[in-house]
Amino acid sequence: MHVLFPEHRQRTSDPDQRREYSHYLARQMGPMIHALMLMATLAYGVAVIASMLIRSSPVPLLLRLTLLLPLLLVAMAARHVWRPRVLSGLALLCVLLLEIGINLNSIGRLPGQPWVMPGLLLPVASSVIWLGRWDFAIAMALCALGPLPMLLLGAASSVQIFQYLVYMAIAISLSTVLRAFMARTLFEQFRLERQLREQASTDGLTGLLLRNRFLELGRLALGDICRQQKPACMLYLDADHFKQLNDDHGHAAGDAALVALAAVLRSQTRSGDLIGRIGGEEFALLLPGIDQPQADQRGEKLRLAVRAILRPDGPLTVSIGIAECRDADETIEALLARADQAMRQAKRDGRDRIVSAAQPCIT
Ligand SMILES: Nc1nc2c(ncn2[C@@H]2O[C@H](COP(=O)(O)OP(=O)(O)OP(=O)(O)O)[C@@H](O)[C@H]2O)c(=O)[nH]1
Repeated sequence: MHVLFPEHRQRTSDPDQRREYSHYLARQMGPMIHALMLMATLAYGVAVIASMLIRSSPVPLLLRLTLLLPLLLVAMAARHVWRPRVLSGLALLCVLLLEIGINLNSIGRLPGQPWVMPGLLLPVASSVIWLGRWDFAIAMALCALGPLPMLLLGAASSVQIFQYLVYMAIAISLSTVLRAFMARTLFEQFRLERQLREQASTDGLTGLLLRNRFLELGRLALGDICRQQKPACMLYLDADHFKQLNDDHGHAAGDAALVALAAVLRSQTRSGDLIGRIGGEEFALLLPGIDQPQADQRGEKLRLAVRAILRPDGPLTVSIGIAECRDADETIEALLARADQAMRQAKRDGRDRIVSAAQPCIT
């Protein structure tokens, strides 16, 4: 089980990653599933018309061709769907419709048909097997069981049923092996892409968001806060006399202080807060749902917590600027700039303190 479904072992521990992976698969496989559905619909139409050349069927041609409409609708719907569950549901529905068609066409025992028509199922059924273990199991079960009514009601000989079983056993074993190796490759690709994205948006030293990513996420968060008409505050922190620490005790001591500072920031944040490393020894926190007095309290708690970090020459201190967003039109950049200005004022006032920004003029 572990060998055949390697991604299962790696995914189960992190539900977010699992959700992200199934969306990734749906994005990667969506266009292929749509194309295979269209091809299967076309192949079904061709098979029905071609079967007329072999022998007339007791089921009217129009009734057999009617299935083309739902098949086409399902294929068209798949083009606009990116949700993994819906996508695999549509693909399995397509397999089911094809099976109805195959069984309808087999009424009247058309010679040779039992070996040809089930072949229509395989492309669409095999297209969903990458999506998940259950999609795989259902698709294989549909492939194996779907054509059985045609064989049993059509009074196939025991030799024909034996041939069918061998044919299905080979098809399902092959799909299982292919799925195992493809799933491993797809998961590895997904993992590497995710790792690259994370590396590009987080700071290697502190693990905090880099400036661009902080602004990007902050912009989205600020939009949500404005829509809900809630307050929000930006804190801008800058470590004091950091150059002196580097110059006197080396960059390793400076790096250790930055890591400790980031750990304090993380320990003081609540769910929904955003923390970013904006520059060398500058950090920003976006606190949604927090007004100015509450932000002043949070800032003061932070300032005191940072003082517990000891550098070789004394406690590490920070200057903090706080800006509250009261204007729904204020951008994340403007809010950050006001918090930065307030932080500079804190530096001018003697450092190791908090200064609140003036409100912007609302015209
Ligand atoms: N060790 C280390 N130092 C860094 C890093 N990034 C920036 N710095 C240093 O941080 C120092 C910032 O110095 P300044 O901008 O002069 O500020 P400061 O010495 O803290 O003085 P004030 O901000 O006015 O209190 C510079 O010496 C940078 O080299 C880093 O990742 N690691």
